[in-house]
Amino acid sequence: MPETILELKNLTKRFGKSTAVSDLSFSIEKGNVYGILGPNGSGKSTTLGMVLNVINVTSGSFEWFSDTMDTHDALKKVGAIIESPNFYPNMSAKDNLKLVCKIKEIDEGNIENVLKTVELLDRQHDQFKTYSLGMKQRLAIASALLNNPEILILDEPTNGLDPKGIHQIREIIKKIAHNGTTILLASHLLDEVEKICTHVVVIRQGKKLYAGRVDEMNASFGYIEASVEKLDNFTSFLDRLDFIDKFDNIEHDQIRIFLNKDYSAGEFNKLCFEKGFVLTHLIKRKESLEEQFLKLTN
Ligand SMILES: Nc1ncnc2c1ncn2[C@@H]1O[C@H](COP(=O)(O)OP(=O)(O)OP(=O)(O)O)[C@@H](O)[C@H]1O
Repeated sequence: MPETILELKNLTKRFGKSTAVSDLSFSIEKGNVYGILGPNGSGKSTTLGMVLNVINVTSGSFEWFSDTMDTHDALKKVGAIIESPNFYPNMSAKDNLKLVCKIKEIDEGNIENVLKTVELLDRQHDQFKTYSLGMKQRLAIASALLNNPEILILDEPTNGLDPKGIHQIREIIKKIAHNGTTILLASHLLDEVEKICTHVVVIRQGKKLYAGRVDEMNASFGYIEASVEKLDNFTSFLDRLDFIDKFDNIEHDQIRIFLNKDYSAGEFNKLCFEKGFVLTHLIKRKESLEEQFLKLTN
């Protein structure tokens, strides 16, 4: 049985008349890396805020660790970064982390370990103000890891970073996940979710459009692009085929046919020819994750 870390049940948040999160349900199982993927303003931060008890829920509920403890205790097992990192500029990274330990009443014994995880051990004595944006973000991750959380929650972890900084953060997140920490991150970047996450919840305007494995999101049967000399009878012929989900006209004589099961271009060509349709163009393609994401969010 997978161990459930967090379950959202019809979670809803309204700000006045506008609904930021609407009837959102999904579960987070131990050991996976989840991405909440959606465009700006789709309700990702609001969702994280609710489960972290910093935003009041309008309706619905959430349950940490299968309701085995109250939210206050549960959140002690959660590491989260939902705002931009805030540390004392004149203090070293290490001293900043020591202070976090004092405030949160956690043992200082983990400091070296977390600095190593985020690759800041050699810069631990430097003042925070000398850090690059990427290093600041890595220190924030280190800080969130101090209490050995069961789950690490990150809101747009690579926002504002340069390509090298983005790569470093992504590698560190993968390393943390590899060591067994469950991860939940919010991102508007499809490639980020594709690169880091095992599972994805796609949301738009606060509503869930898809939840499942990232690799299964990519498992569509693809589509065939075909042209025939005379379109007229061809579309009514397509209408009768059970392996076709739908089709659309992309150019005057070119049709894009979405498949609902595995069907090869060769088989399709043969069938068309037998029915008297000579194809002048035929190609089978698979939709990229990006195309599917755009289709979902459009
Ligand atoms: N305190 C608030 N008062 C009123 N409206 C709010 C408040 N916080 C968020 N919203 C609205 O709720 C919706 C969802 O915002 P949210 O920040 O959760 O989205 P997001 O997906 O995290 O986007 P972004 O990546 O831009 O932060 C938006 O329309 C936003 O304007």
